[in-house]
Amino acid sequence: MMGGGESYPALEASLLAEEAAARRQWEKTYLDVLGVCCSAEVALVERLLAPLDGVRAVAVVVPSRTVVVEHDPAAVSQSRIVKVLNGAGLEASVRAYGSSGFIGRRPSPYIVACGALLLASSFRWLLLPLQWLALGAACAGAPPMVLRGLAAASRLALDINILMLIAVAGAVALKDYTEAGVIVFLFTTAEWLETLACTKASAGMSSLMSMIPPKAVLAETGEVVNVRDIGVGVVIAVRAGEMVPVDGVVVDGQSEVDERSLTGESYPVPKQPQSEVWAGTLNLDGYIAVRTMALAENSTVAKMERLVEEAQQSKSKTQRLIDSCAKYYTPAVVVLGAGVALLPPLLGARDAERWFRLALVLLVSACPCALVLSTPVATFCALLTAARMGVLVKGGDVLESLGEIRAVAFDKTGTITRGEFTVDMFDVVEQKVQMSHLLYWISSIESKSSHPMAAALVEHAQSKSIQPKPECVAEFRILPGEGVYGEIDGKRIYVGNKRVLARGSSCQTVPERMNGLKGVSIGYVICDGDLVGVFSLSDDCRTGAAEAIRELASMGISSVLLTGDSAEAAVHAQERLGGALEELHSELFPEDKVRLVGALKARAGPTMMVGDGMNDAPALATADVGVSMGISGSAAAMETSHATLMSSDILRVPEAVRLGRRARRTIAVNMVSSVAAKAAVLALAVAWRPVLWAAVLADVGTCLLVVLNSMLLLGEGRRRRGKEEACRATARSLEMRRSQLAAVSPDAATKSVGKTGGDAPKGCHCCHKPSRSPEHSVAIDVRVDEQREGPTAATCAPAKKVEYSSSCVSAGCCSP
Ligand SMILES: Nc1ncnc2c1ncn2[C@@H]1O[C@H](COP(=O)(O)OP(=O)(O)OP(=O)(O)O)[C@@H](O)[C@H]1O
Ligand SMILES: [Mg+2]
Ligand SMILES: [Zn+2]
Repeated sequence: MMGGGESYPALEASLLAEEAAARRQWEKTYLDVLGVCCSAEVALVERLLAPLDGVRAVAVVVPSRTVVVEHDPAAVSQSRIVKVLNGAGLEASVRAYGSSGFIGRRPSPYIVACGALLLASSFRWLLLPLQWLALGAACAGAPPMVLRGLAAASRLALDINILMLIAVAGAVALKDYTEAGVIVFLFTTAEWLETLACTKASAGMSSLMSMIPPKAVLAETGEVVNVRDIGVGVVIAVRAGEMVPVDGVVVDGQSEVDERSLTGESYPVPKQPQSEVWAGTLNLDGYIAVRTMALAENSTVAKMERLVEEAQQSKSKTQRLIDSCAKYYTPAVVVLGAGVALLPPLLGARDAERWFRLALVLLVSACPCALVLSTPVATFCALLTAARMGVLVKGGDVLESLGEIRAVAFDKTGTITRGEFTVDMFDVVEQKVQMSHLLYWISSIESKSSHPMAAALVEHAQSKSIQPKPECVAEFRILPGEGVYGEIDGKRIYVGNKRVLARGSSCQTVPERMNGLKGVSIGYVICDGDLVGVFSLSDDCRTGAAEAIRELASMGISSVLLTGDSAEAAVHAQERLGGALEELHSELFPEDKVRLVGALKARAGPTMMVGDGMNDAPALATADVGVSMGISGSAAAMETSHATLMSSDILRVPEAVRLGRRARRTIAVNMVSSVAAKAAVLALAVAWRPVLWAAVLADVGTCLLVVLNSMLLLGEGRRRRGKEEACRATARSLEMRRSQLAAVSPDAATKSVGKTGGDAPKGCHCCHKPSRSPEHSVAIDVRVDEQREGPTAATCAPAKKVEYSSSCVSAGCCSP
């Protein structure tokens, strides 16, 4: 096309087209399309919409019967798209912003008419002409089937509608009008029921998609603007009870924010100036001004939406297998059906009608609808459940791999531990430099690093009234697995573990008192080849880490630790976990982690790697399933990983594996039962007699069963929440006590029952017993959960109630 001989007018035209494309404003429209019943219609929808001028992309989500069209509203309007789809009988309607999907919950008039006529025809034993009403029933219910069938036939495709119409025509040809009516009625009713069942799944999906409010308020002027028009660095106002519209940093005000929509965990996270807030989270109780950090379309929740959407479209291994078979399968069945109907009579078989019926049964049974649905619906429901519990899984493939995991490798810092270091000791060696100089150098250099240790060191300096000056650092380098290097005030400074000691200094003797230290990470400061400072940092294990590892073990999954930190720190973590880990590997470089994950894969089988992305992104990519921690974790990790824990609750790891296993089982059950039902009907037809309506019932019935069975996956995770519920009643009385105390003396309230995000008192709040596990005392905090029904209620003042953390319940001191 772009050969040298291209004439100027053609070039001009293509340039014009390009220019027009650049001027376009792309917009996404979500449509509920009830006529999408199985993958067969996907190609039809694409063929109908893709040629329209102004349509850039079409995506069909079969399980929720959603079609997402990216189009230029100026060139092709929403109503035009709807009209095109409805022209093919697809029953499309535009989904209103934030609405939960299907409006058509009542059966269509076609179904009602079909059913009524069929019922009336059953009185034909009273009056013979009534039998014609059955034919009427078939005609009354058929129009949507005919429209869709015609649309499919026009592109030479064979779909379920055509198969059913052939069966109906066959029954009419055999003068069996009741059978014809019953087939139409069964088919249309089952489709309607399926739609109803899908409503729930679809509601879940749109609740995920409509979390961002469409408007935002500018802090300076109070002007209400469209979220899409807000740039980066604009300050917006978010009042109590409102959703945060764009990702940003708090610049003014204080509040507590519920991040459940992102993390799956509903407890308020305190926010003050400098805190990050995310679009789609709910501002509970204070006014905050937020400086935006991203465009609305690049906010975390928008990315999450896109991922879930893509995940539904990306096909899993099983699904691809089925699809590739379906291509050869349908034509083969048609040929076989024709053969069964025609060959025996031609060869002189007596019972031609029986063979004809048998051929019809074969055709109907051949519809792979249930088999084709068995994977995507289950995958969809499982992905949705995962997203709701705060685990973002990138696709069906990952979900299937999750169910196969045999080993898990955990990163230490920021994964098993909180990644919130405290400085236990910070000293100048032999008075070589002044403490204030040392603090100034280190904090300035470390303020350029994003390692969790760096933050602790900067904070330590600030607590000694020394402010870091990153602009004074001349050269800065990160030494992976070792530490950092920087030049400041003409001094060449290394900060890091004992590897930098070997690198930067001639003397390698470690101060005596550093040897006896247990369970801490030791750091060294080298200035111009001389050891001038030492420090030690400690970090606590995350709540639930031990429990998560034990749970994995109970599922037959072994856990290992991979850390860049020292062996002592690794052993200390193992002690805190009660020896739950099977192997410890310490002092690793990033490439060592990759190698060890590879070895684990070879030895134990499918392997998961859980990390925070500081130095472990390559290992995450190597693992069969790489799981990154937290929305605030490194962006690289979120990109390379296969799944992301939106909260840092490590207990979600075994939960996700369990969900993966359940999804695999559900898919297997779906496939086996859909094939078995068909086999049974065929066996019945061959052995006894071909019953056409039984074949239709088996077909639509298994479709329905597959959908319902898959939807059981939506309930996963609810059990855990049930446990938390048990603690709520007690907790509520606690909240009352807190407010009573607060009325008397605010100090006493904080001290006696603890404050969210503050220091937790030792012992359990519920039962006031001393805690049973060391973890438990750390875990206890009061969680506030506001009741709301969807995003609309967010504008009302939230009603507060209190619940306990799951670890509190699982520690067993407050079970009902
Ligand atoms: N910015 C830094 N300041 C001081 N020391 C550092 C810094 N970065 C790394 N180090 C030192 O290098 C070691 C290895 O770092 P690395 O990032 O590979 O592992 P890690 O994140 O500490 O542990 P894990 O691999 O479990 O996450 C750290 O334990 C620390 O001693
Ligand atoms: Mg790390
Ligand atoms: Zn308790």
